[in-house]
Amino acid sequence: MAYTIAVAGKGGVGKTTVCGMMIDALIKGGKGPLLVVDADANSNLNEVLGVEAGVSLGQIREEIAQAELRGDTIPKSMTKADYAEYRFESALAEEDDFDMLVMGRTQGKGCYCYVNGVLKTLLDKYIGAYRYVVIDNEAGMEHIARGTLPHVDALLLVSDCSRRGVQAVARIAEMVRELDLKPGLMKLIINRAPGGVLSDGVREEIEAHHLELAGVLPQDDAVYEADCDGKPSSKIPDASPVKRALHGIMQDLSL
Ligand SMILES: Nc1ncnc2c1ncn2[C@@H]1O[C@H](COP(=O)(O)OP(=O)(O)OP(=O)(O)O)[C@@H](O)[C@H]1O
Repeated sequence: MAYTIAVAGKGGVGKTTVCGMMIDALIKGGKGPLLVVDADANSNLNEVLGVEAGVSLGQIREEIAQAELRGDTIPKSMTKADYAEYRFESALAEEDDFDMLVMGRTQGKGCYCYVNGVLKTLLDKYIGAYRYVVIDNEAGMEHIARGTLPHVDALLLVSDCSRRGVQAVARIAEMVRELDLKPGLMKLIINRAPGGVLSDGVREEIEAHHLELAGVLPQDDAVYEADCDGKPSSKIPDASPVKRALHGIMQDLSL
């Protein structure tokens, strides 16, 4: 069974960047085969990893729904279910170092239920082929909360270095506890800390919410520069402070 790492946090805290750098480290550590799931509708994990965006499950769902309305497109030789399965399987993009699934957004009035169901079927079918699965989640963690994933071994909550950021991530932690999701481990990563140092206030907030701190990542100009140059931030040099700090955290977590 693959070891599943889910990364979550509110928008803008650097969760996708952290996810991308973690994937880069797993690849370099020879930890493949690796499945990457972009489950955040607002995310740009493909850009952080430096690959083209593939077609998303949400897009395929929409195409099939539209084709049904028009009464065409589904080949006569196939049932709708077979066609849907074939199309969804084609959404699994095979990159050089990992495979990637993009959930995408749901359009119109659609909810995620159907796409979640498809993802669950695909994961159940293929998860055994991977050593690691890394999932970039949206803040509400709908895909986890709805039981799309068979299980989560490590849930890494990412927060910026502020009291309010920690309060926001504590609400996600509370939801995880209420839903009884039982990840093997749930830990907090503080990102973009000036100089990699936590203020006393933030430390107090972490303790007050009984969050377990995995480590602190510094604000790093290399990430900013990669962003400005349109380069994948997961590929900044391994010697950069944020990557060194992340590698330390991963080592502590035995990843
Ligand atoms: N350690 C860091 N040092 C400097 N800049 C960072 C760092 N981490 C992230 N950033 C920058 O912060 C911004 C937000 O990062 P990112 O897109 O990864 O956040 P996110 O939490 O995934 O947001 P969203 O949920 O909206 O996709 C980006 O411009 C990114 O380059």
